[in-house]
Amino acid sequence: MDFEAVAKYSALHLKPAGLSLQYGTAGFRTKAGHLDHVMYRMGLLAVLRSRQTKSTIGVMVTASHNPEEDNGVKLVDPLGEMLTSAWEEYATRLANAEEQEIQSILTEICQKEAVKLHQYASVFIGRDTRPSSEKLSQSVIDGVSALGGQYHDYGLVTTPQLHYMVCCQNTQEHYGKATVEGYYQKLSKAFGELTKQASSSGDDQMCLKIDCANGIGALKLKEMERNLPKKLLIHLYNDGTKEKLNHLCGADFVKVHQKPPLGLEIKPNERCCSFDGDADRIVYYYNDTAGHFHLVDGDKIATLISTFIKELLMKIGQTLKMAVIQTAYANGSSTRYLEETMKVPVHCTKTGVKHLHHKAQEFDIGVYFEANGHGTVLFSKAAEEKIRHMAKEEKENQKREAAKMLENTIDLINQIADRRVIDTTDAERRAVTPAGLQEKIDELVKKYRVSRAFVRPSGTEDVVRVYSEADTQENADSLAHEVSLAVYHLAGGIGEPPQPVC
Ligand SMILES: CC(=O)N[C@H]1[C@@H](OP(=O)(O)O)O[C@H](CO)[C@@H](O)[C@@H]1O
Ligand SMILES: [Mg+2]
Repeated sequence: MDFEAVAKYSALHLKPAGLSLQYGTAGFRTKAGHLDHVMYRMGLLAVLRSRQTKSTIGVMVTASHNPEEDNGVKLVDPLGEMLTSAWEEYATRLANAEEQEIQSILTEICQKEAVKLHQYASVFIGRDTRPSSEKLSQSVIDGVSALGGQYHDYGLVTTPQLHYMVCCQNTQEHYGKATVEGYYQKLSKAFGELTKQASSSGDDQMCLKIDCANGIGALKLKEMERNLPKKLLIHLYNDGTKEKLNHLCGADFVKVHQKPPLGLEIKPNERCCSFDGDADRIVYYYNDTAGHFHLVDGDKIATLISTFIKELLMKIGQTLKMAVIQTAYANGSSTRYLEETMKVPVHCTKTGVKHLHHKAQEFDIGVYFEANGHGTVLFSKAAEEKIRHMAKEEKENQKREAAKMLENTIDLINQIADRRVIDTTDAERRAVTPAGLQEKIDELVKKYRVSRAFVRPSGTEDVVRVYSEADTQENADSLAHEVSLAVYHLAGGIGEPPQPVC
C-alpha cells in the first residue's frame, strides 16, 4: 500500500477534532460540512473491499430523506446489496480514526480480510443533487486514487441506479447493461410488456402525478420518459427548479404527515406518488370523491405485490415459498391481513433495508417493504430459472402467460437494494435500556385499544423515533405523546419536554 500517498491526500481531508460518527441504518449521515474526511476514507475502504471481493464496489453520496444541508455516504456490495456488517464496523473505525491511526487500521483490515494488495480495484461512484454532493464525491475519488483504485464516476444518479450499475458490472452484464440508458431500457421494456398483459379497464390512458421531492428523481424521470409506453402520462412536481430538497414534500413528508406534498393539487381519484431525495422510496396516494386522503404506503404496496404474485403462482401451479418481510413500523393490521387472510408468512426485522434484504434472501420469493416505501422483491436464482423456463417452454397457454407475467415482474423489479442510550431487542420492538422505559411503555400501551408502541434511536438523524398505533387517530397521538414524555424523562431528554401532536 502506498502509505505516503494515503497520508498526502489525507492531509487535504482532515477530520474535525472530536467528531465521532457511526455507519448507521443507511451509512454515514450528518451535516455536510462534517463529512469531507469520511468521504475520503470511504474511498479508501471501497478500494480494499473491491480488492477483497475481486469485484466492483459502489459508493453513493446522498443523505436521502434528510434535509438539504445534510449529506451522507453508503457503500454498495458486489451484487448491489448494502455493505456487509463486518465492514460497517471497519467503516466506523476508519471514519473516527485520528490521522496517525489510519495506516494501522488499513493494515489491520487487509490482514484480517486477506486483502491482496496488488489486486485490481474498481469503484463506481454516484451522487444526489445536494449542493454539497459534487465536492464530497471528489473526496471519495481522492480516496480511491490514493490507494491506486480505478473509478467510474456516474455523476448524478438515483441510489437504485447505482446499485443496478454495480450489479450489472459484477454479473458481466447478465443483469443488464451497466449504463443509465441500459437501466431505462430494461425497466421500460418489462413495464411495457407487463402492463400490456395485465391491462384492466380504464387503463387506455394511465396518468400519474409524481412528487420528486425536489431531488434526483426529477432529472432521471425526465430522461426515462421517452422510453416509457405512450399511454402512460407522467406529470412531475417538485422537480427541484424552485424549492429545497425534501422540504414539505417527498415520501417521508407524505408518510409522516399523511397529507399531499406542497405544490401538488389532487383531484378525486387521481393517482399520485412521492419519491425521497435519492429516489429509493416510493409511496402512492389519492383523494376519494369525498376528498379524503388515502396513502398506499410500503405496507400496502407489499400486500398488493404479494397478492399479485400469489395469484400468478397459483396459475402456474408452482409451490414456491413466498414471504413478506416487514419492520416494527408496519401497521399491525397489515401484518394480520397478510398472515390471516392472505396466508402469507410475515417476518419482522430491524429497521433498514439491509436487514430486510438479508431475511428476504431466505425464501424463493421474498417481498420486503419498510412502511415508508423502501423495498423490493427478491427471487432466488432457482425460482427465477423455473419461471423463465416455463415462460418459454410451457405448453399450456394460460400457464405460460402467467409465467411470462412473472418473468416481466422479475425484470421490472430492481432486486437490489438500497441516541444511543436506548438499546433495543426483538427486531427493535422492545427497549432494553434505560431501565424502566420498556415497563413504562407497556403500561401506557395497556391504556389504549388495539395499540402498539415502541421507541428506538434513529440511525440517520439525531433523534429518538417514537411509534404508536391505536384504535383512533386521537388515541394514537395521545399514546405517542405519553411515550415521548417517558423517553424524555427516562432517557435524559434535552430542551423543552415533547408537546402533544395537534
Ligand atoms: C422509521 C423510518 O422510517 N426509518 C428510516 C430511517 O432510518 P432511522 O434509523 O429511523 O433514521 O431512514 C432509513 C434510510 O432511509 C430507512 O431505511 C428507515 O426506514
Ligand atoms: Mg432514500
